[in-house]
Amino acid sequence: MTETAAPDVVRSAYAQLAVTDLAKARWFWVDMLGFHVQYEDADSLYLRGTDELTHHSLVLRKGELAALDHISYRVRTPDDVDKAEKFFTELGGPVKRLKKGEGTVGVGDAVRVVDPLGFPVEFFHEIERGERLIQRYDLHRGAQIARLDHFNICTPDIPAAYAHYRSLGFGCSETIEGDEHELYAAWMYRKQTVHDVAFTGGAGPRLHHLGVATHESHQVLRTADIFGALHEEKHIERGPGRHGVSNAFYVYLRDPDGHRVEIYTSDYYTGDPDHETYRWSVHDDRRRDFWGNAVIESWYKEATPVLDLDGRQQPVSSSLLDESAVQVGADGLG
Ligand SMILES: O=S(=O)(O)c1ccc(O)c(O)c1
Ligand SMILES: [Ca+2]
Ligand SMILES: [Fe+2]
Repeated sequence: MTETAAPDVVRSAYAQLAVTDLAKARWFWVDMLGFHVQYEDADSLYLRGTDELTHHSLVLRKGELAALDHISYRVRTPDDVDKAEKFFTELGGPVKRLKKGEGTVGVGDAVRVVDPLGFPVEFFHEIERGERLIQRYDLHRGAQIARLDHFNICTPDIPAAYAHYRSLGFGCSETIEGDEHELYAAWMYRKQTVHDVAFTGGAGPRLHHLGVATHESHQVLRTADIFGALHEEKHIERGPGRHGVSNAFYVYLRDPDGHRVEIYTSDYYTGDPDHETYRWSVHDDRRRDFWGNAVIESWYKEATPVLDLDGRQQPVSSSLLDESAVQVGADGLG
């Protein structure tokens, strides 16, 4: 625990992914999913959903290795960037302050760290605005993505991940627990919905998926139909379906580099100060798919490597608990 007060995190704000083929990535994320291009140059694309008023929620940049460059949280005030710098300096990991213009296009003063879980994370306040697209229905295309909703990260030690994000003031909306209350997964939030970040047990640090929100479940179904219609169904990994945890309607897709994205809609409000955590048993077949449909093994096992602040791939350590090994019908494994 640090003595310094935690920065006041508002929400999960954007992810920067390295992609090996920018044109193929553009086809997937812009043409198929309908992300709006806020800015692009020869090496990168800055994208946002139709509800997002800030410059971007996803940056795709050309890279040798398909990897997570960093995830990024918006903090409430410029002072919170200073607080984040002090908070993570006290934790002892790498910390890099970036002046406006030194980091991501559109973002002002920021701090990037490698957190105790091994993830590259940025905290910023200042970001440029974009045109209000909420009612530019003429520009709503493909999956009609509204906004980034959450990061899901693979980490071997879920209790450690839970403790770290609690120290950053995140609430916990739901968990998956064993018979002795061992923690298999947790969903944690700062904005008043189910999660800004969630943890999947597994070798880590790795990025499991980005969760992006649409307004309606028919847009989730339409996304699957569009990929099917174009004979691109190989990009559909899991679902459509109804989650137990979060109650959201979902489909998981893999982009041309294998980065996983979840199209997600209709979770619930968590904003009251005494909001209670809803706890699922790892033996409940409905927890991951409310209708008991099996979770394909790749969903548990495959994830995106992450980079350190110098762009080198972070080594991973294996998981302490393996949910997919639990004899649970819904997983259809074992
Ligand atoms: O599969 S789960 O119901 O546990 C689930 C719930 C919410 C999510 O965002 C998710 O990716 C997975
Ligand atoms: Ca498939
Ligand atoms: Fe998710």
